[in-house]
This record gives sequence, structure tokens and C-alpha cells, in this order.
Amino acid sequence: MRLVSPHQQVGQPILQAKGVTKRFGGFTALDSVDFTVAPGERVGLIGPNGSGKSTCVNCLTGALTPEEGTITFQGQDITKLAAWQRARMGLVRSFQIPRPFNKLSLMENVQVPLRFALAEAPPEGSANRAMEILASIGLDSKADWSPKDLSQVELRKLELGRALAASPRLLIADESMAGLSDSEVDEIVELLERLNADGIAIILIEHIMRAVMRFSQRIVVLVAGKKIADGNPHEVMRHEDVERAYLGQ
Ligand SMILES: Nc1ncnc2c1ncn2[C@@H]1O[C@H](COP(=O)(O)OP(=O)(O)OP(=O)(O)O)[C@@H](O)[C@H]1O
Repeated sequence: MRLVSPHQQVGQPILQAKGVTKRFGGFTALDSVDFTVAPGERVGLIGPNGSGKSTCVNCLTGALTPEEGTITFQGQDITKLAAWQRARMGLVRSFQIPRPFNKLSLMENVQVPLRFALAEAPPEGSANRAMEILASIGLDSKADWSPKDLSQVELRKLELGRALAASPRLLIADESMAGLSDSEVDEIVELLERLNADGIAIILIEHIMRAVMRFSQRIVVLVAGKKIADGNPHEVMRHEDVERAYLGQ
């Protein structure tokens, strides 16, 4: 279990982004965005296609370097850290399109991030931990299966399991539910709720509004690279600018 960082003060956000700006050539994809997440909080990040959600996540996780702004995680400035360093601190993402190793079993797929994402992971303990993770995502009975033989919803769970192997304090779940049926969406929401109940803060990026409204304690809305709303889900969704930009899509 990862200990709380000695840099983080009680009551401080686990993540704090200030004035984050990302440009691609002359185009500003993210425009001076402020973003905070409290420890253990569930935040929905929404916005129309092309509004900057992925760019924001890429800046937070280190896949992209913002031109301006600062990002603090557990009280430490991580703006200049590489993605793997942020992951080792517990800032972890899952990807919209799972890309598991099809030649490896589910168990081995979870062991890969266990061995390499965690600085302190003892390889000899990784089999037990991998089984615990597979049990937490409901796939322990299929530990020796290939990902090729999984359904879509099981693949999404495996992707979340691979992220869990890095012991996140903050998990960014990027469109984990796209293309799933209503009951499968509920399964993923329930899984995310269980992970959150274990103390993991979660940013949910999702177009399925039913899931966002059910899951989120707070919603942040991006439109054309700018944050236009941030607050209580029901109040945010009644916000005139959000209705104009977002609803009816
Ligand atoms: N590498 C890049 N080079 C140039 N423009 C980019 C690049 N990445 C993103 N953009 C542009 O930045 C804007 C924001 O894109 P981004 O992918 O962050 O939006 P999004 O909200 O995640 O969209 P979606 O919901 O469709 O995933 C878009 O106009 C996109 O075309």
C-alpha cells in the first residue's frame, strides 16, 4: 500500500493544476485551465468532442508538456516530471482503447505493470498481488485466459486492472464505457465506485451522461479548451453555458 506523500498537507487537493495552457502550433487546445481534485474525490470531466479533455489528461499525466501553468500532485510540483515518474507517485490513467498483450494471460498482463510501474514492487510478491487485482475486477476465475477471449466489458475491466497494478492514488478513467450496453456501463460504474470506496480519487472522462451524473460528486466542463463550469453536477448541468454548449448533442 502506498503511503500518503509527506509533502501533502491535510485538506490539500491531491491534484492541483493552475493556468495549464497547451498549444499545437498556433492553436490553443487548452486555455489557462485550473483543475483540482481532493483526496478520494470523484470528478467527472466532460465536454463536447474536441473540447480539450484528452489534451488536459495528457498534460496532467505527462504525455504532453504544457506551455504554461503548473501541476501539483500530493503537494509536489510535477509539471516537469516524466509520465512514468508521475505514475510511480500514484497518478495513473487507463486508456479508452485497451491494448493488452494478447500472447500473455490476464495474470501476466496485470503483472507487467506491477513489475515495472512500481519502484518498490517485489517481483516475488507480484503473483499474489496480481490475483488480488483480478479478483477486485471480477476476472480471477479467468486468470489464465488470453485477453483475446474476453468480452468488451471484460477488456475494459482488465484495462482498469492494469491501471490498478500501479497503485493509483488518483485514477483517470478515459472513456472506459464507450460502446458498452446499459448494464455493462452500470458494471463499470460499480467497479469504479468500489475502487473509489478503497480511497482512490477518480477523474471520469465520459460522454455517457447517465454514468457521469451517477458517479460524479463534481463535474468540470471544458468547451473549446476553456473551463466553463466546475461544481455540483446538477447545478453544472443547469448552467446556461453548459446547456448551450453541451446538451442536445
Ligand atoms: N497532437 C495534436 N496536434 C494538433 N492538434 C491537436 C492535437 N491533439 C489534439 N489536437 C486538437 O486539440 C483539440 C482538443 O482535442 P482533444 O483530443 O483534447 O479533445 P477531446 O475533448 O478529448 O475530444 P474527444 O471527446 O473527441 O476525445 C482538438 O481541436 C484537436 O483537433
